Amino acid sequence: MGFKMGIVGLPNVGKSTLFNALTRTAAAQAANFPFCTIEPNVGEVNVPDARLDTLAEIANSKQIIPTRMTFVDIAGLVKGASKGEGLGNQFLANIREVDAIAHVLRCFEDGDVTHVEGRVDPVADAEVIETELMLADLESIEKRRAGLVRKLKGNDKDAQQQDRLLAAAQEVLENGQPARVVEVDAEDAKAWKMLQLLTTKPVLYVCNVGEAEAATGNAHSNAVAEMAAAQGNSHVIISAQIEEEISQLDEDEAAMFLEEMGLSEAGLSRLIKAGYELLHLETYFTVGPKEARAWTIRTGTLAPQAAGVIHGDFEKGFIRAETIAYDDFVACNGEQGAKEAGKMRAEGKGYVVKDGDVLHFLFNT
Ligand SMILES: Nc1ncnc2c1ncn2[C@@H]1O[C@H](COP(=O)(O)OP(=O)(O)OP(=O)(O)O)[C@@H](O)[C@H]1O
Ligand SMILES: [Mg+2]
Repeated sequence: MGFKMGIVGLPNVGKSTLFNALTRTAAAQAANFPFCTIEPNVGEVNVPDARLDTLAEIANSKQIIPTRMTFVDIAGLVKGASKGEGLGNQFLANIREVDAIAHVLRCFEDGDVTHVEGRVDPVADAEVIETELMLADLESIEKRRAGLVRKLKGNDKDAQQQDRLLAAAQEVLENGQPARVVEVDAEDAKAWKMLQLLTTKPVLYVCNVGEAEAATGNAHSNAVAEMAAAQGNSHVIISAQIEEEISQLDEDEAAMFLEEMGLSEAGLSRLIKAGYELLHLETYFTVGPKEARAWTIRTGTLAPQAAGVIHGDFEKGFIRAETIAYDDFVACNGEQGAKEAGKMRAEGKGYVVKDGDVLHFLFNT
């Protein structure tokens, strides 16, 4: 499946520092000058989920395999990017390919780190980026609508649908609003998504605060929180620099460090979980003596399609899913206990898988 979050923001706000911390690699160079990231860097991260460890312990599983999510470190965007300024359009194309945007905002004061606009104002920064994305959308809409003219004359149904959706997006964008405010019917949902408009991607604001403010936030992150709430978007508070330091420690050291900083959980875990929620993703589990494993599905996925995440044959030959809710699995101390307590259900093709379900698929090949 591979759900992708793009890390987006102005130059030098801490995107690569965050990406490095996330992927624990030095693949993305972090350095104190604008535009040090030229190619987008792609990294896979484990999605932290304490339930998986609990299941593995109960079932005595030899191996624990978390589910994963992809992050892409995208080069800094500047004012005028939609017109080719800075590193320009190429990076807008990178954003087109992601499922959601983690928008990093500089909320730390540090005279040694250059800010491209010469001041720390995350709300204004967010507007600069959003404006560029809106301009880029407008431009691509105009091009696409011009390209549809001939097909429209030929009464092509798909072209009519596309043009109608593009026109709706154009209208809100021309009024200075992102395309995500357009309300789309269920029957248009697929075509709408295929348009890949930048301002329809869900946004998570990442407030990158100074080391001392990681637990509390600061005035800048408060301002972002207010803006995000007004937009119906979410935000997380993180110090990318601390996260990078933590990512180099072993597990025990990291736990001690977090406690000293007054943090209950690494910021990265919070970020990954928030991204997972933003994408409307859920987790189901397969559990046995060999391995306990987490799998990602979209909210509302039916059992056969959930099986298809493991293997196409599971979906094609799907018969039923033996299902135990996570809480029942734990309360009954495993599969055998759940069976005896009558907590294992046989679910068919129409079953909507629930977050935390422990599943065992039966299928024909
Ligand atoms: N929370 C923080 N507090 C202080 N300094 C930070 C923090 N986060 C990042 N920095 C510093 O800011 C500088 C820029 O970071 P980084 O290279 O990650 O930015 P970037 O957004 O990837 O830039 P570019 O768009 O040029 O690729 C680095 O020197 C980094 O150490
Ligand atoms: Mg960078």
